[in-house]
Amino acid sequence: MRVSTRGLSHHFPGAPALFPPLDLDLVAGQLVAVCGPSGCGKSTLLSLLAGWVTPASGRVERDGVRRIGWVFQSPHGVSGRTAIDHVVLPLLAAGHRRVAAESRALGLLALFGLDQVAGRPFRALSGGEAQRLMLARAVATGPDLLLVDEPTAQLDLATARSVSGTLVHLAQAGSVVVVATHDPGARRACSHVVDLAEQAPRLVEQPVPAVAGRSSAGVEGQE
Ligand SMILES: Nc1ncnc2c1ncn2[C@@H]1O[C@H](COP(=O)(O)OP(=O)(O)OP(=O)(O)O)[C@@H](O)[C@H]1O
Repeated sequence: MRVSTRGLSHHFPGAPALFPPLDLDLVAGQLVAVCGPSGCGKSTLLSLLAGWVTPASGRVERDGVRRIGWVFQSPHGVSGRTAIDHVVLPLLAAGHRRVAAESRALGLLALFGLDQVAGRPFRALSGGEAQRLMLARAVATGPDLLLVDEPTAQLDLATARSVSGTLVHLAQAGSVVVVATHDPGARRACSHVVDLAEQAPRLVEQPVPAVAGRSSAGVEGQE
């Protein structure tokens, strides 16, 4: 599985190009941080990779990508639905039986430290809980390409480390994971970095430190 860009750039009407043309080759197993100052186009690049925005110039090729997962910067859920419902529903929609879906959903909630709030309605979750729930939901159906906007912005240090660890495991299990982030800790956990503030941004490999994450159970072995 591979996501490639050639000469990819974008501008909104009447505005200059957000970043110089990008030639990127992202392959399964990579956890990629997209960095740069506010407004440089990190979220827009995620939308281009997903195919939600048509590029003003260049192209994106997704080879072997069947499922795309997305986690927005601000969590969006259904106010009256419980946390576990948010994970079970996409599993049911993907064809899982209810018992299997509930069991997998519980495993994922535990993975993200949400087992204690499984039965709580979305409106009663804290910002950090809601953000982690969105990750659990996005991971549930085993996306080949997972795009995550600021996954650690609302989290304390220990939880942010744990979430980064889970993203590492997800990439290692065979997904391409791309994270837009300002957080130096989240950036350090990534295997590669694209810094949009550079004159000629490119994919740079970096040494990956050991990350204290929760068990990868529930992330590996996706169908
Ligand atoms: N639909 C749109 N129409 C016009 N301008 C837009 C649109 N979406 C984003 N922009 C502008 O494009 C620029 C890049 O936005 P983007 O959200 O990609 O930046 P970012 O690097 O993710 O920012 P942040 O770190 O603050 O989240 C910003 O100036 C933003 O106002």
